[in-house]
Amino acid sequence: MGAIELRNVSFAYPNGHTANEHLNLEIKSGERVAIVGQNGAGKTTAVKLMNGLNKPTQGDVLVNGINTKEKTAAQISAFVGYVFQNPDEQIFNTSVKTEIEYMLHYMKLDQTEIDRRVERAVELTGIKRYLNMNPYDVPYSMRKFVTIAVVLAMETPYLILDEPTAGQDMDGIFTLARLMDVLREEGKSVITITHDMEFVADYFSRVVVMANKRIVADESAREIFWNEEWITEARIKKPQISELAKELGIDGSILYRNELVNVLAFDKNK
Ligand SMILES: Nc1ncnc2c1ncn2[C@@H]1O[C@H](COP(=O)(O)OP(=O)(O)OP(=O)(O)O)[C@@H](O)[C@H]1O
Repeated sequence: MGAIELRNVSFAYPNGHTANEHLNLEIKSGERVAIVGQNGAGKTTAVKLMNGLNKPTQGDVLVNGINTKEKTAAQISAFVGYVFQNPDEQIFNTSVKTEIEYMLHYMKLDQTEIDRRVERAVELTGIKRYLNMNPYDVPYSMRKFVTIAVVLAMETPYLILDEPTAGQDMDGIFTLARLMDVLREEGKSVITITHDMEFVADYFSRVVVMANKRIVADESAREIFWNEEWITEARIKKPQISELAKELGIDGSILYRNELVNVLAFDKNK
């Protein structure tokens, strides 16, 4: 079984700014991990280390045993797909279909395989009706799904989503949840950077917290959201249900609505 491993990794940008310090992390294939933390904590820099866009200035990043320093970003991207935070930074073709097909042609796949992958990616992301449109004419929330489809079609064992819920309504979030479930069934990993703590609580059991260039915690969602020290250090919010439970002075590390309802119903019946 493969893994992405960060071994004592630090990274400084060419201007000398150090964005990551001494990161140690292992994400096994099939795992689903959320990365959270304040703006500028170094989350995007860290995931770009995972897909070879950034190379460590210290330490090593291994993807399924391959050291990213020994490969180009294009070679590593065959294993680790990365969906940019801003879709407009990723899109460069004039139709959704050609955008999704571009990398598949680069990978020299035959047309039957390309058609199969496009159909699957389009179905999973719900963008069929936009297929022949210019990506820039697609509404912003769906444009994000265009870029997700591009990376899904590459069928990498690891998929990184940078802020996937930004600008999404409930339908968009359900589409994301469904596609993450399909990837889990296929044994693929999803690594997500997000500021959306409801999304974290609902769909991620493992949460990595970053603050000031470092990883400060790597625990279950429940451990993270009920640890005031990590919450304060990383300046993250609790999910609303946890916040409410805390304000009501309820013990029990509440994370979900049904847990709060059960406690309140029990108290009422006492
Ligand atoms: N190309 C760059 N050159 C120099 N510094 C950079 C560059 N890109 C990012 N930084 C800096 O590195 C630090 C970490 O940035 P990064 O984007 O990794 O943070 P982040 O945790 O993903 O933040 P956000 O939640 O706002 O996306 C920030 O101080 C940022 O300004």
